[in-house]
Amino acid sequence: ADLSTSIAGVALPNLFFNASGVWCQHESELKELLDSESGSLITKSATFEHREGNPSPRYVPLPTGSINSMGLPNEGFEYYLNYAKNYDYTNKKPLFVSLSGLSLQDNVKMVEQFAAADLPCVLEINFSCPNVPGKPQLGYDMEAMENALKVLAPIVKKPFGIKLPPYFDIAHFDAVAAIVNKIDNLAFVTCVNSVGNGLAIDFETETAVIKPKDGFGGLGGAMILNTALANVNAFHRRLTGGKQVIGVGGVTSGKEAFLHVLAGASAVQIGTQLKEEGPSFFARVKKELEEIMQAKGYKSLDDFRGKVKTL
Ligand SMILES: O=C(O)c1[nH]c(=O)[nH]c(=O)c1Cl
Repeated sequence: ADLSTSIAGVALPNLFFNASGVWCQHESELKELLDSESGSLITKSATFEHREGNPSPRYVPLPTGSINSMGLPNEGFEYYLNYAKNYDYTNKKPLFVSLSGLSLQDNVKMVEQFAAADLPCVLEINFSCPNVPGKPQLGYDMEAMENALKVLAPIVKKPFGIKLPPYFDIAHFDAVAAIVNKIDNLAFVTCVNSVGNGLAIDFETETAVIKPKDGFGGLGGAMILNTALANVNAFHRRLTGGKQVIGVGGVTSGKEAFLHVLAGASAVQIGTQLKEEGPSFFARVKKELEEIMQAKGYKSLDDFRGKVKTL
């Protein structure tokens, strides 16, 4: 079975890569992704300055997924720009870079420097970090999101994508898709970021399990699969002009990856399961998806992408 795909016109040998934020803050982690069976890799969302992030414990695995309030810890924009400048673009895995400015001005500064470097990597601008105290996420402010896109898209020039939070209302799917469809070089949306501001409490200790924000943090993993599938399919149904959806949320095996493609995903990112199982997960999930496609008689992802049936 052929697991290859392309995003924003860039070829990926297979549809899998990490979700920004997981296994990608330092170049040592990125090297492990490069050496894994992933089809690509994306860097931790960068802010203009280096950030320590929130106090630990700030990520905790749960029986049905995970909760995190990392607080955007990252090495700072320059580190990732240099990584992208030194990346070996002749190797088969394309590089994605994630930016998450704390202000529109910061996003403009970072995108300007990226555009000036004119590198073959693909930008994914994060509109959905739920964990910076005092910073409501852009993805839930439609006017601010449209304004940001109108400012940033012309600076990026090349095809790029945005990381969106999960939406839970049909009117929001309609509103966000209408905004996205207006931006010509907005080539893909990545759905979904963590389900914001959940709360995990330990029964024995009667205590929240993460330290930041009174224990409030983004939910990931198996528990968000059905929300992720809905967002992937909602945008797959609504986007025009060949715009694509990257699916992320709840992929713990080939089966959920298959469902994400069936819902409309052109590529699939892995967060919680990568964090828990490590980069060897990519070899497992590839094999499992190949076996599923074999069993169902599908030869390529195009054979079933977006073909979820309804009753
Ligand atoms: O707290 C984080 O660093 C974080 N955590 C998430 O679950 N999603 C994000 O986009 C970010 Cl930026």
